[in-house]
Amino acid sequence: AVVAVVRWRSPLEWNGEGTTKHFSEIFLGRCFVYTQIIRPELRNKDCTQIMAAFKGAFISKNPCSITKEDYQPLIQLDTKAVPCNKTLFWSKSKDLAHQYTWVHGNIFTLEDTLLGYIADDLTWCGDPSTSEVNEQSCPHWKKDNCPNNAASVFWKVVSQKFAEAACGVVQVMLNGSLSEPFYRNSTFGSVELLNLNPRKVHTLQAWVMHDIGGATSNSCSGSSLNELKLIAMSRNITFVCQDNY
Ligand SMILES: Nc1nc2c(c(=O)[nH]1)N1CN2[C@@H]2O[C@H](COP(=O)(O)OP(=O)(O)OC[C@H]3O[C@@H]1[C@H](O)[C@@H]3O)[C@@H](O)[C@H]2O
Repeated sequence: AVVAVVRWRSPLEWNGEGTTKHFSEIFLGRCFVYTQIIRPELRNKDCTQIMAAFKGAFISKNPCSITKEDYQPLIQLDTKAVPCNKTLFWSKSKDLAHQYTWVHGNIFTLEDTLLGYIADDLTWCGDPSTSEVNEQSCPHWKKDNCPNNAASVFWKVVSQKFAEAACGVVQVMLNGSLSEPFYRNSTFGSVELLNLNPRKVHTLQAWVMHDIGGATSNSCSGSSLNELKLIAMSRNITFVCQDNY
């Protein structure tokens, strides 16, 4: 008889990094920096309540079956929308996008909103057996076949909301040093682009940036950007592309 060796997985042994150490202190610290210093008009926001709603989405729950609904109480608390014509999406160009908004000031990525600012670069997950975050490990979306983990669902939810709130001319920074600067199943391609409201957004402007010293090519005339153009046009959104804006 074949003996099936079933390795009992302790809930604390996933293939991904564990929750960021000092998660609660970082969360609260960033929340206060954002609401008291960066956006003082939000000084009345209750950071303790925001963190409780954030944790309520995943604490003591199966870390691979988090849903968009789990994050709704949190989303209700983040009401500030970005002004029209001031939204910047990005894909595989995070650092340059944030350098640009940091220098330029009057244009905003998701990181420049409250929830994006607080959660950026953090890892978090829980476990049904405890009311604490799991610092040992968190499910890896691929290695643990766990697409519905707390962080991936969070970014999908806030990315969708960010896109739905966008209006006027919106920008996306893409990486021209990749063979496919635009790809459909990126978060930009699968969530944000499809959740732009054509009644509010009339133009999508793509800035295709190439590595300095790397091979410059006019990616705007390539098939990848043409695919983006066709999707935008099919959604009644005018498409403009600029290489190395
Ligand atoms: N810290 C942030 N992470 C993410 C943001 C974001 O704004 N901040 N995301 C997604 N995201 C997570 O980044 C990787 C893919 O990036 P990457 O492959 O580089 O690009 P994506 O298009 O998938 O995502 C970037 C796009 O979605 C929002 C942001 O407003 C940008 O317009 C994937 O795990 C996403 O869940």
